[in-house]
Amino acid sequence: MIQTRFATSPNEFKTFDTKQIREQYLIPEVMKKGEVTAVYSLHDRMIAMGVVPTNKALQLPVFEEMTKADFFLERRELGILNVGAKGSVTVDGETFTLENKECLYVGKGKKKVAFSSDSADNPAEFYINSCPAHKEYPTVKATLSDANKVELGSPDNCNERVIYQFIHEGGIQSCQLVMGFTTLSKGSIWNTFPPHTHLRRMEVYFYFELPEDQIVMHFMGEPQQTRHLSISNKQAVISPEWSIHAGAGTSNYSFIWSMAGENKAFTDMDGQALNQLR
Ligand SMILES: O=C[C@H](O)[C@@H](O)CC(=O)C(=O)O
Ligand SMILES: [Zn+2]
Repeated sequence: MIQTRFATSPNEFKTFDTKQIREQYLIPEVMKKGEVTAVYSLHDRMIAMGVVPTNKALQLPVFEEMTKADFFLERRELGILNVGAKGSVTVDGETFTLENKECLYVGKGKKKVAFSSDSADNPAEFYINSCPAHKEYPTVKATLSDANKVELGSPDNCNERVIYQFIHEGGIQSCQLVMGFTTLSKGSIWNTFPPHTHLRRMEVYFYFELPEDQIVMHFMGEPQQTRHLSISNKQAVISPEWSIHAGAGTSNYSFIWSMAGENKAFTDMDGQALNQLR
C-alpha cells in the first residue's frame, strides 16, 4: 500500500489547523515490523518508505497504481539508509550488507530489490527515499567514512552538528536525489538554524536517535508564516519547496534529510535572517 499526499500551496497552508498540518505533512509511522510502508508526495514526486524485515526477506513493491511501471525502479532511483541493526539489500542478485547508518544508492533500471535482517529480534530498519530518474547510475554502497562531513553550528547557539552527505554532487551520483543525515552534539538541539528555503527542491526529514519520551518541535511554512508540529522518534515530515524545515528538540537527535527537484546543489539555499522570521 502506498499513501498519496497531494502537493500544497502556501495559501492553503496558512489556513490549516494542527490536525490538517499533521495529516498533510507528518508521516507518523515509517517503521513497521515485517512491513513496507510508503508515502508518495506530489511535491517533486518523492516517495518516503520504511522497510523492516524480520524472519523473511521483503521485496520492494511496484505500487502499480501510482507508477504505472512494471517494476519500481523502471523510471525511478532510490537511496537507502539503515537506522536499525545489521541487514542486507539484494539488487538483481548482488547482495550489499548495510550496518547502522550505512547507505546504498540503487539506480534506475534495477528490477529486483530485496531486504533482509540478520536478526529477526533486532531487525534492520531501512529508510528509503525515491524520486523520478531518467538515466542509470551505478549501485553504490557508502559507509560512514565515505560520507562527506560538514561541521556546522556551535554549542553557544545550541546547534553544533555534523552533516554526513552520501548522495550528493561530490559523492554518490544520482539523477535528482540528494541524501544524507545530520547528528546533533549532546546539548545541541536546533537543526537547520538559521533556517532556509529552496524553491528548487522539496525535502523530507526523518528524525531518529531521539529518546522515546522526547520530542522535536519542527518548524515549517513560509519564513514569515511559520507553524510547528511536534514530532517523535522515527517520524518523517514532508517539506514543500516554499517551506522552511528546521527543528528544536528536547534532547539531541539525528535526522535523515533527502531532497529532489530542479538541481542537486546542496548549498543552493535561501537563508533566512533570524529576526525576520514570523
Ligand atoms: O538543504 C539542506 C537540508 O535542509 C539539511 O541538510 C540541513 C541540515 O541538515 C542542517 O542544517 O542541520
Ligand atoms: Zn533544506
